[in-house]
Amino acid sequence: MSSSRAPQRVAIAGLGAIGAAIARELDRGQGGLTLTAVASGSPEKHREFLASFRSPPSVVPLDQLHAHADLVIEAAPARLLRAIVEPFVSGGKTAIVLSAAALLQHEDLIDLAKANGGQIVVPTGALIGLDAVTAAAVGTIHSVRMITRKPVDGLRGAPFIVDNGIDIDGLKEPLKLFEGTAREAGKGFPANLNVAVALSLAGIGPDRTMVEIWADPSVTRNTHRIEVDADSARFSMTIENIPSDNPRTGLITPLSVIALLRKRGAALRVGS
Ligand SMILES: NC(=O)C1=CN([C@@H]2O[C@H](COP(=O)(O)OP(=O)(O)OC[C@H]3O[C@@H](n4cnc5c(N)ncnc54)[C@H](O)[C@@H]3O)[C@@H](O)[C@H]2O)C=CC1
Ligand SMILES: O=C([O-])CC(=O)C(=O)O
Repeated sequence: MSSSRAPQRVAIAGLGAIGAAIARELDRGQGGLTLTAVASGSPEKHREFLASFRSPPSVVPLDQLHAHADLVIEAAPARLLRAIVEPFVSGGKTAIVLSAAALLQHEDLIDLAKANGGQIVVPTGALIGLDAVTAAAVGTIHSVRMITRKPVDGLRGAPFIVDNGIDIDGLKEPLKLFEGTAREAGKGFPANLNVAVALSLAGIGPDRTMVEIWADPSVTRNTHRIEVDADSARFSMTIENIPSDNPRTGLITPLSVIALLRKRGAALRVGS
């Protein structure tokens, strides 16, 4: 599955809903990739989990991960993005970034990767269709729109809701919370709308990608619909994500990262 071009040593920063699932899959064996190190916010909590691994990784602080791996998977709170990504990309290594919204506050990391031969990879994550969006972006995309509907649990605590004093707990009907650009959505909902920023980076950027966010007591899944109009095609797609242990995060998110890792250096790659 892997080739000599693929990094072999993988680190994971954050063992929450996403990181723990990826760690478990890597330990099962993924085409020669080895999970060498993890950083956890609560190492005690994960001691038993990691001890059950066939090959338990080292547990090290965030700022030491780069000494153990060629590639890091950032699956931690957004505020830690720079501490995780900078040592890897400045050393010419790869960082797979889940906290995509935080990238907009640290765009210089992209320049740092460029200057040092590193790479930042934003996976499709909880979204759908980024292959088609990147293909359409080779031509001209006229518009990109995303409509997100989440159960209240998937939105509670977002800065936009708190700062505006919006009460979503007693909702009986869907409530449109926000309409604006992906950049603004990333600021107002940093732990809930990474997908909007990922979509914008794949297509026409955070200032032209338009986003609607609904708190919807009638849905049980985190639902994202994207609508794209381009000179090559018009398409719309919807994904209904089953929430994971973290109600903000869809179960498919870690699977997207595993799929991405499997593609690296594979003899057969499907999808752009
Ligand atoms: N791009 C995408 O499609 C998606 C991105 N996300 C984002 O991915 C990130 C991770 O999401 P989840 O796993 O659901 O979050 P989570 O809250 O379940 O897990 C985060 C983990 O980071 C750990 N952590 C805290 N401080 C740490 C430190 N100093 N060192 C190491 N670990 C530390 C916490 O203990 C926790 O286990 C979040 O920023 C989230 O918003 C989530 C869903 C989809
Ligand atoms: O983008 C995010 O942060 C999470 C999300 O919407 C989902 O998992 O459906």
